[in-house]
Amino acid sequence: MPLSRQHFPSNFLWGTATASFQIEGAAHEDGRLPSIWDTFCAEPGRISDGSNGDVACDHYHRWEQDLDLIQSLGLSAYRFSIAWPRIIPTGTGAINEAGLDFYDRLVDGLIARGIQPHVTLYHWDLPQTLQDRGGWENRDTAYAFADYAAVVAARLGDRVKSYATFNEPWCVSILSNEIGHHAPGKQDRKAALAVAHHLHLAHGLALSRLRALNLTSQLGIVLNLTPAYPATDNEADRTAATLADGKGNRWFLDPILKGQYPHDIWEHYGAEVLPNVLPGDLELASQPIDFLGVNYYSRAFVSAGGKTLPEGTEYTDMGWEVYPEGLRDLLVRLHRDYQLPDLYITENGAAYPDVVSEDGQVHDGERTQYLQRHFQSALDAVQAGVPLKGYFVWSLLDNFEWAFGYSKRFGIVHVDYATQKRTVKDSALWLRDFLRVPTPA
Ligand SMILES: OC[C@@H]1[C@@H](O)[C@H](O)[C@@H](O)c2nc(CNc3ccccc3)cn21
Repeated sequence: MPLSRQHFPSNFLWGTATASFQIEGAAHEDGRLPSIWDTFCAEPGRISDGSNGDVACDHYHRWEQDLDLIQSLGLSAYRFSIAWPRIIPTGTGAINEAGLDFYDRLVDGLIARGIQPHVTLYHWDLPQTLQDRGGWENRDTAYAFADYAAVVAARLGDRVKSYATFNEPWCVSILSNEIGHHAPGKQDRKAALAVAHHLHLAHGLALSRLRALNLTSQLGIVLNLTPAYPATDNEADRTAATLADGKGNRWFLDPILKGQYPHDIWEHYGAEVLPNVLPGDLELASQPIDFLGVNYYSRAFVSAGGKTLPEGTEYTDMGWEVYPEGLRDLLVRLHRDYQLPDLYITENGAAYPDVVSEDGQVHDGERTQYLQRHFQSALDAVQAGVPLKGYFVWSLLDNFEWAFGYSKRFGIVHVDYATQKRTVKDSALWLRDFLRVPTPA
């Protein structure tokens, strides 16, 4: 019997996901002020196609049509992020009611369609005014975030099924401040580790504020986790893989789930670049969470000697290896090494160079295969006893893919940016059929 949702627990949650800056557009509407990504897009050379988020998928004006699409596919959950620059446009102080109103309507629209709202409070669009004051390098920003989080949750309440504080602290800290590919585009390891610590602190501060609201919503965080595989069994490769796992995964998992930074990586970094951890910070950061969101896309194949993957390896349009087994391995490892709350795969998906064919359809067979294989891997993890409770496909729509602009398409729905026409791709039609439970005769 081909893989179907009936192989999964009957209450397994199936959803799709987006993020505010990537889909909303309306960058200068209803009181929104610039984020660090608006600034980053305006810096020549930062975005491969020179684009920005001014219009994106125009979701700010087309959200009802987009929610209808989610409903038409039979998905029961939608993960989306709130734009801080719409809610408190200068980062601290005055609340922009029009911004809150938009998400209020969105949440009610989801509920009216029988779709669970799942909110990410921060998916990278920091108000520029806070960056002007040091951004996440400044410990004060953690407190500003907690205030912002409380404003959102006070308005949306427990209509929202879950609140995640952050999407991918690794991206916000390392990718954005050490590697420099994302906003604000710094290349400074000390800065990046200070950012990471302030995100961990902010997560804890916000959790305390949200808990105080006595919501029934689940509270958690979303981490991008990449299992590291040594290219060979030699010591150099195994050591390199352990280092990659420590820097990419454990530096973020351990403060949240164990209340400490991993000792091996703390020593590896050295005193020059280590963050200033104040008493109580890690106790705040490691407060119990109701769920951990895991964003999985691929594995890291780690070679100290420059060994590469073999001929015939499959890659997505991002150049990421297609490696579904890595999802099961990752989840089983998490279950072995950590005291876990409920797990959700909060992002999994693939970019392919999709085109609308002459028949008006998008025949994205590779994406369907990618999803099928990762669903199977998720099922393997469930059957291995991992407390995996749901899966969100990244992404509902083709959208602004950060430094790649609109050149990479992750959607299960195609967007023609010239006309804003949505076209449901074959992968979405497959997903709809996968989700359909046959009605008893
Ligand atoms: O790149 C696809 C998505 C992106 O559109 C989402 O906004 C973001 O949450 C997201 N995270 C990853 C995995 N982490 C990552 C690794 C390297 C570069 C960028 C993201 C992939 N994606």
